[in-house]
Amino acid sequence: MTTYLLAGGGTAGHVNPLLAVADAIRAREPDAVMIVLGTREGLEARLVPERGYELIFVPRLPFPRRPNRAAILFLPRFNRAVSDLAAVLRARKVDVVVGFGGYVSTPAYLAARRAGIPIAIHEANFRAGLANRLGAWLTTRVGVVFPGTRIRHGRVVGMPLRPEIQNLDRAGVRAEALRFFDLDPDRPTLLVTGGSLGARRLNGTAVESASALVAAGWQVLHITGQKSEVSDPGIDHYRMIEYCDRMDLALAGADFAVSRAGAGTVCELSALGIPAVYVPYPVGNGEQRFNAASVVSAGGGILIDDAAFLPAWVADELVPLLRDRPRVRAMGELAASVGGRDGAERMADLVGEALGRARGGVNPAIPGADA
Ligand SMILES: CC(=O)N[C@H]1[C@@H](OP(=O)(O)OP(=O)(O)OC[C@H]2O[C@@H](n3ccc(=O)[nH]c3=O)[C@H](O)[C@@H]2O)O[C@H](CO)[C@@H](O)[C@@H]1O
Repeated sequence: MTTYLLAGGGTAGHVNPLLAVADAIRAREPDAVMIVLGTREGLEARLVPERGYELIFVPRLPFPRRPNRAAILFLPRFNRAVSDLAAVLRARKVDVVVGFGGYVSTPAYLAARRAGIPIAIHEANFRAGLANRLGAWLTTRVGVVFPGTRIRHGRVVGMPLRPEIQNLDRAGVRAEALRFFDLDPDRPTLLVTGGSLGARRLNGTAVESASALVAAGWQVLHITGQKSEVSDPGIDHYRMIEYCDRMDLALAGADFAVSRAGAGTVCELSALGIPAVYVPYPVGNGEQRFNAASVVSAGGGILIDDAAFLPAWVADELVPLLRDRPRVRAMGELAASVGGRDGAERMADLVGEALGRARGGVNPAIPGADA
């Protein structure tokens, strides 16, 4: 019996690949003990127990950015978190730590190192985050999604997709999925999603463009994100929801998407052959746009800046595109050509390698990917 500790959390984009890998390992080893490490504040606090996995917490300890009281207290607190965690790893006889990046992962990597436990890492974003770049000094098992991601030992395993998305038969369940959302199975459907957090620009422009989209013969499933301030236009063929717990059904119903470029959403849309307009989140160092780069250059998506995603753009560019059904279908095929569905299995193989089991199904290291 093997005990796995999976560390990751924050937004759904960070939790879902972790759940997908946990599901893939559990399918192979029904008696595996699975412990998830997260924070109380992240979405994992709801999503992990719902999936039936044990969740334990570390305090949320972001790296200090300014010299203040919190910065002085950071090191002792962080050290304490690492020691406590190393003790948990020993007490629970954890065999391997699998980290997905973010605040939670750094103490997990260091505690694993202290307790002499092997580590495997998954990096979902094109631009690798700090926690994983640090962690990659402590292991050679580093799975990435995008060829070209620069991180030590990175090799492409793809995005772990939850089983209900990995095995989704879109055509088979499309009608039922649209009825689930109270939508018309006979209309083409535009999915609008700002990722797990929502996106103000997408919400505003989608609502203002509602009539034009419906007049083009489409219907809209608009996921606004929680606490969004946008109000429902209240017209026929336009359905607004805050957060969608059945993303598999939303994706089954979608013929086109307007989306942020979070790594998870980009990979789910591509894997299922859903073409999209990607509007990357405009802050940070613009890393979201890199997540969409491969599907966009394959012709399966269009990239547009947040500031340019306005109702006039929808009227002049998106509506004519949506009216051109053969073009929409062709874009879907091009999206599917870059999207893989076996990321969870390939990452589970990599975790197996970290445990010293036989290698299989994983690409060799990407030449030149070492930072
Ligand atoms: C602002 C921010 O920090 N964004 C990051 C965050 O995005 P975010 O959390 O939005 O993540 P992604 O786009 O990667 O994934 C969203 C996930 O949530 C699911 N979903 C979404 C909406 C919903 O109503 N229901 C639902 O289940 C989607 O199916 C998908 O699995 O993590 C991503 C993965 O590290 C990063 O690439 C993003 O840059």
